[in-house]
Amino acid sequence: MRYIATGQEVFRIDEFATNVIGIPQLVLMERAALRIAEHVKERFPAGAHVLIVVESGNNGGDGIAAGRILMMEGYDVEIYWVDGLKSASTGFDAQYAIAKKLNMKFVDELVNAGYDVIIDGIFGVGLSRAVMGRQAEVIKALNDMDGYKLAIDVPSGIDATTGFLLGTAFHADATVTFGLMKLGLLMGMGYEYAGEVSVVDIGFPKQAIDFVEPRLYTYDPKDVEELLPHRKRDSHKGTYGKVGIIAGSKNMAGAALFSAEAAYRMGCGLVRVCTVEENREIIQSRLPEALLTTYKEDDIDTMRSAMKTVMGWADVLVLGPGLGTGEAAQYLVDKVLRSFDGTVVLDADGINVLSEHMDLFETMHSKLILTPHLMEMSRLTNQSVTDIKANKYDLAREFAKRHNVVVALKDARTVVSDGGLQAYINITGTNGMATGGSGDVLTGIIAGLLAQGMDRFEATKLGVCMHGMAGQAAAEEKGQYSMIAGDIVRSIEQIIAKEAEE
Ligand SMILES: NC(=O)C1=CN([C@@H]2O[C@H](COP(=O)(O)OP(=O)(O)OC[C@H]3O[C@@H](n4cnc5c(N)ncnc54)[C@H](O)[C@@H]3O)[C@@H](O)[C@H]2O)[C@@H](O)CC1
Ligand SMILES: [K+]
Repeated sequence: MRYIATGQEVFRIDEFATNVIGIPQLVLMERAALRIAEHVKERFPAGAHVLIVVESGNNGGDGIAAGRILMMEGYDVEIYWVDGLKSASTGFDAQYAIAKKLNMKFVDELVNAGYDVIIDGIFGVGLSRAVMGRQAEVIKALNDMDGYKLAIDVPSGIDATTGFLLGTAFHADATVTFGLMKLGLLMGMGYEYAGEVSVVDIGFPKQAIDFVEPRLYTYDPKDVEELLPHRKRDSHKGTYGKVGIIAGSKNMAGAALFSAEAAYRMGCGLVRVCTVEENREIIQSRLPEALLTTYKEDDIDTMRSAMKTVMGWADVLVLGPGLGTGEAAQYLVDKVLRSFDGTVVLDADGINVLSEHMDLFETMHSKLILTPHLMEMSRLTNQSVTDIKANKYDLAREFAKRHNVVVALKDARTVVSDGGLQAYINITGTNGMATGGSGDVLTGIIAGLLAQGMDRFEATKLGVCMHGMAGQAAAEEKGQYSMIAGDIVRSIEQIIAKEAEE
């Protein structure tokens, strides 16, 4: 698990480290500068022509200090100070004074002098408003120059919390960011402008990070091994739980298939698909491993008896994919949520039905996991997609808390909340996953984990993470354009580490 910090959180961590613990600011700055210099040294030999562009804040102080280190190691360093701020930070002043005494080369004009490396030390996490005037002109000129572009901490012009472009921003090939990953480097334009991001340690003590307790965290692929439910030698199919999948309507068998196969691939013991009679043949021929219960949409008795069977049998249910929103779907959602007291992963049409019957939250017995995408969240909350996008963390948390559910709000960066202060933000996945059926696969993955005994919140977070990893594996094989949901299902086996098997 690792934290993803907002700009404000980083600021508070800095403050705690320097003011409360007493680590001198210049010590942190020197370590930051060393890491920047290392990044350059790993890629360019001594003698390379390096331009460092700075403003008078601490980000600029890091820049000058990095320039000093590189100069001492034989690099041809020039510094351009934009000098557009009313006052300079003490860190910057100190670095500037040292640079002057060492006769470092400051250039008066920004010219395209064939630099090998261009380092951006204009603004870091201190950026608080749109970049304009002189600084904006400089950033634009730098973006037009050739050379390897490296941003210190955050590309200038990117909001470290939201990833929004504030006016204009430095378009980096790489960003070396200090202490913790910043949320704004993962989202929106920040993700595009940051290039390849490396998070480097500069000595923020653990106490400072624990004190601030950042709100968001994520899993890395290496966490997956540890988090996966371990399999015992002495086991049988009942050990790994039973997943019921209530999904698919006429001509919509795929949703049930993707979800069912994903649950099996995640390692659950048995899957029963509960769907319309018309889907019988395709399910049996495509996934003979699944048990099957069918009903007729125009015959309530068959639906009632199918629900009785699946609810009496399953440990965990998936409800909604490809279900439609007509009377039959409304009956099924109402029936299941009122009677089934296990965990239900509610997705797609299931969510759409629920958003028309919000009173169900008062009477339901199921423990719910909701996996809405932005449009579905908009229906659930009556808020615009734009507002939801800008406020994902707060909205997911509020909703989860109010209704006592777990929410996975799906987006390029899915957020998972159980209503508690800390939420999970997902960083796996690829845009190739924006393909029909991809969400159905996620429901099956989560249900498969639940069936093996994981708790609601844990299963949802790990499921979202692994879904993204499977998507990446599928994209590697088939390409972003051509990959389809079936490829994601087929990639699950690749990402379940052998180590998870005892
Ligand atoms: N505080 C610490 O403990 C450390 C900070 N470090 C560096 O310090 C950076 C943060 O430094 P600062 O807080 O000095 O801020 P920055 O250097 O990011 O920005 C400088 C100043 O610009 C002003 N400003 C903000 N937006 C502006 C705009 N649009 N137009 C014009 N002026 C604007 C603000 O007054 C801000 O303080 C980090 O990103 C990192 O690079 C590192 O030295 C490591 C240690
Ligand atoms: K910067």
